[in-house]
Amino acid sequence: MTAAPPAEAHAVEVTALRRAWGGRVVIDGLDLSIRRGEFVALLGESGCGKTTLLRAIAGLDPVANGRIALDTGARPAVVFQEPRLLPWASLWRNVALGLDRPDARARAQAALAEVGLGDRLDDWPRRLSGGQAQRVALARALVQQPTLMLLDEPFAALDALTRIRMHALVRELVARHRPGVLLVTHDVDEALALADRALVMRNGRIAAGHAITRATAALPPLRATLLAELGVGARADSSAET
Ligand SMILES: Nc1ncnc2c1ncn2[C@@H]1O[C@H](COP(=O)(O)OP(=O)(O)OP(=O)(O)O)[C@@H](O)[C@H]1O
Repeated sequence: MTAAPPAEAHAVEVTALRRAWGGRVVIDGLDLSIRRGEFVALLGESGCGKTTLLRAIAGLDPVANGRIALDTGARPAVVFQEPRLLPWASLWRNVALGLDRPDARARAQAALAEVGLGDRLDDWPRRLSGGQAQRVALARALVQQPTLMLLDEPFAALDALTRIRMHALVRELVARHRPGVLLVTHDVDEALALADRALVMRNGRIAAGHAITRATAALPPLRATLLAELGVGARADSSAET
């Protein structure tokens, strides 16, 4: 697909973003930037505003305050927890949705091949396993050749083995196409397995950020730090006493 862009290009820059629901401020002056080719995981306790942020960047909700600058102006590709496939459309048509061009089928086939479903073009969503359906959702995102991919807990509903396979696939796809990635996840280990940087969201902002190296010795202390920042370390300690 597209050639790798210069490493310094920003996939998205979010500046002073603010978002309230019914008078309750959920995002409060948040700044965030993601470079192309950079994989960023966003952690934070339930209800802290991760999905609200992702939907704002995706352009799914209007933004009244702050600025969201996408490098090409193109809409990011989004993958949700559920695959959201159209049941009445074949797999290739699901993937090609929104591609208004004569080679749509060929492009959908190439994207399906990349997720290991190149021989299932004319098959139907109802005949897929959960993992396969999520692969189609990934193909639907890839076919847009996005410079930014937004992943909202895309592996949370999968069994552990399928999740590990999907991790390997996503790492491979991101390494090949080098979009910027924002992954919302509850799973610290998933963040450590996939991302270059882990961010913790709290009180409507990015409260902490950590670069992730794959050096084996660095991962356990970073895992402990992230759990403590998420307030889980303290709870785990106190429950261990009971
Ligand atoms: N459409 C909506 N209308 C009103 N309030 C909303 C709406 N969407 C989200 N909220 C509120 O905004 C806050 C943040 O929600 P959000 O879904 O962004 O959190 P989250 O960090 O993604 O949570 P989780 O990890 O549980 O998915 C919550 O208090 C939620 O109730």
